[in-house]
Amino acid sequence: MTATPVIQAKHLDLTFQTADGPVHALKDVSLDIPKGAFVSFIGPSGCGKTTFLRCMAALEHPTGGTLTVNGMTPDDARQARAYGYVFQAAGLYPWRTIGRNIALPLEIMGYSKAEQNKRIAKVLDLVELSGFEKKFPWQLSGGMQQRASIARALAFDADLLLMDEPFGALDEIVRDRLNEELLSLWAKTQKTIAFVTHSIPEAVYLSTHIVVMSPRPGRITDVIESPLPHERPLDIRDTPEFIEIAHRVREGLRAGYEDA
Ligand SMILES: Nc1ncnc2c1ncn2[C@@H]1O[C@H](COP(=O)(O)OP(=O)(O)OP(=O)(O)O)[C@@H](O)[C@H]1O
Repeated sequence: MTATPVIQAKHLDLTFQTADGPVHALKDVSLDIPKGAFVSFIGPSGCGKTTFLRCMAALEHPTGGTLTVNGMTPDDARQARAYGYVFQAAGLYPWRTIGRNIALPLEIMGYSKAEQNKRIAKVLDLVELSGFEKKFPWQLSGGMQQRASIARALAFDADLLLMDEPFGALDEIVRDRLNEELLSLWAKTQKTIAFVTHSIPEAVYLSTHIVVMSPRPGRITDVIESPLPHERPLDIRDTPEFIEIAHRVREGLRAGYEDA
């Protein structure tokens, strides 16, 4: 028996109605994301990557097809706090300390102070920010702020993490370090991760599955299952296996343009 996929999209379609006419963002998108996978979405700007992630989070509603998250509708999954969401910008409240930023969703859900503190300590440890609880966001570097926003997304301990280009604004050295840390966090927590990126090396380095999308209307042109081992030092990027997968991603991106 195969387990229910964490995300299951079948013939998903989404057209936005705008003042300038309809915008066809997603077209016939079908995809299963198995439990424990690290899935990256890569494609040109405006191809619907964020829209697809927002559909999983019930922040957008498809106009066709079906989508389930942990076997539930996205709305039910949202109610059940079935996922954590990390945005492009860290989005921390500047007047709250790092600890109080992480506590905010827990406060809203009525968690006791003791439970809040326990969870804050646990997630700060997971993102290697122990000791920074009482600092304000502006006292942290951009990379540390993004780690704090990952900690906030982990606070509910949901099995699914949705990450929309979380490291896009960071310089390459910081990004490399956060990529390594994210892989180790993924290995430690065994979460399922859906991750949007523009970077081919980032997608290949992090993922078990790479989903290549075409220009608008966003369609899936290739799903690459990575043969790389789970244990990945950064210099794996210089190996022929890595370069071959990166090449296939690039080909998939090019094919998407040619078919458009
Ligand atoms: N709320 C909305 N109303 C109207 N159009 C929208 C809305 N949200 C997204 N779009 C349009 O849908 C298309 C897909 O947008 P989306 O942000 O999902 O792309 P993306 O692949 O994530 O892009 P990027 O890589 O630049 O972040 C774009 O053409 C965008 O302008």
